[in-house]
Amino acid sequence: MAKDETLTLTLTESVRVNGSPAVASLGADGTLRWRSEGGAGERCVTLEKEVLGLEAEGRTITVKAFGAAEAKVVSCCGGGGSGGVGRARRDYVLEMPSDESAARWSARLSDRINLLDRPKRLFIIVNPFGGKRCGRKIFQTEVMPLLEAAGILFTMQETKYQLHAQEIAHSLDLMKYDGIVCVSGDGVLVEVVNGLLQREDWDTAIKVPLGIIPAGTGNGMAKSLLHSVGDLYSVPNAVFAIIQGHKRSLDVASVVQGGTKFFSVLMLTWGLIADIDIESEKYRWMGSARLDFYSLLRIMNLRKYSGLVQFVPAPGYEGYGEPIKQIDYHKDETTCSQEGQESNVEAQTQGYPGPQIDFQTTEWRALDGPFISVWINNVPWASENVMPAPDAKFSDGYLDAVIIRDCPKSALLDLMLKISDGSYVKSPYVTYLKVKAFRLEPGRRVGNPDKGGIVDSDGEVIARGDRFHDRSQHENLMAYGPPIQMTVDRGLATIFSPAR
Ligand SMILES: Nc1ncnc2c1ncn2[C@@H]1O[C@H](COP(=O)(O)OP(=O)(O)OP(=O)(O)O)[C@@H](O)[C@H]1O
Repeated sequence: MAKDETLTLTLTESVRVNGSPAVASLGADGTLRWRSEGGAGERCVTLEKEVLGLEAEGRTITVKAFGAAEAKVVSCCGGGGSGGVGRARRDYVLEMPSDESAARWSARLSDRINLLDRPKRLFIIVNPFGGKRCGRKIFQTEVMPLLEAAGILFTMQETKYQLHAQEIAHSLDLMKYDGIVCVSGDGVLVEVVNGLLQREDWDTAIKVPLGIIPAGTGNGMAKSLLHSVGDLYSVPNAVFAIIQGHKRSLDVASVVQGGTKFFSVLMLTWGLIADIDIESEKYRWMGSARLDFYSLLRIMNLRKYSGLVQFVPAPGYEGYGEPIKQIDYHKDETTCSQEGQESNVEAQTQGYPGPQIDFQTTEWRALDGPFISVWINNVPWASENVMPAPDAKFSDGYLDAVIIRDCPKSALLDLMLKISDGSYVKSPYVTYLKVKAFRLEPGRRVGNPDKGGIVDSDGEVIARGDRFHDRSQHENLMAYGPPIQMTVDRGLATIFSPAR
């Protein structure tokens, strides 16, 4: 009988499970059930949703499970894993009555797991300095044991300096791995995307599945992935999602100014949020209170910035802003070079050129300042408790723009309190739209033209408008003032994602 046919047959056997006599069956749906002879209820685990791996030795088969704290009673079988509840590691040791039945069961269980297309070899990048500097510990105590139980081979490398992850992704022999996993914040993941897209073989390299295990300050991608399926946000759940091997496509945004380009998978922000994110760094000693404290300070002393935003609206959002004439690209590029603002990144001669969109024939629209905040998002969550873009989708080919132009301070305070569940976007002071492309011309602070703002992409400052920083552009990737353009390539990257 062909292997595929045998998989549809149910195996039934009198065995011992964790020392107790039981009748066990392995069904065509990949569910292992057993009923103890002692009369305790029937229990089950589904291989796809709750099992990491197997270990067979002689007549003993150990099923390494990671599901609800105890194997479910059969009435909830098929309900699909533990949803929003926590999972726990648990071994079920099956003692088979004969060598022959042990071999048959072991082969059948392995065949079923092999059908699941799970990764077998992973390259893991750990940032030991991200967030609370727990990356190494998280890897050793929470990631490694689960990977080992799943029988996944891995190579681990710690990052030693900024942009190290980008270098690694740029030169890694991708044929050796089924995925690259970052144990870090979002910054390292973004570096990996950039490293892959700068390769000569970028078009195949960017298809390598990426994984993220939250170990930084900003863990927006991990939160977005887990929350999208109603899974609890936790390191073990993020690891299990990678082990299970489900993947989804992920939009990649190209952020371009003149000849300078980099790639973003999370967000770009300018104005209030960027100021809070970056300037509050000096209050790090306050711990997590620093963001609340500095948000309050910034709202009390509210800044507005002049500037211009232009966008290509997604279908259904054509009513936002005012129509504008065609954009003069030559003028923008000249602006950059005339001001002598060389980037610290060479204009790319190889690698991904960015999405091929004919902007000359595209209808752009514009919104004028002054602006309190401009926030462009690729995924719903910016960190584990900040949800700027509740409607953002991983691969819809659009960015979700959230713009606040005028807003009383009391209403702004209320908005900030509602940012953790995304409900702030319902406020009449918030303009929320989906765009295919976006251009930002960040201007000076209203009432204080000596000062500019900060443009922050995926947690890194890319342009800064302080007088001091204007003179030392080498510090930042891009210049403050000339247009910064974002365009999206739909589903360009692939990311391990928990099963729905
Ligand atoms: N060994 C290292 N020393 C200094 N910087 C590093 C090192 N490894 C990685 N980095 C840099 O740390 C930055 C942030 O990393 P990561 O994404 O892990 O955390 P984050 O949550 O985004 O930020 P952070 O926790 O630093 O606020 C990245 O820009 C990365 O280049």
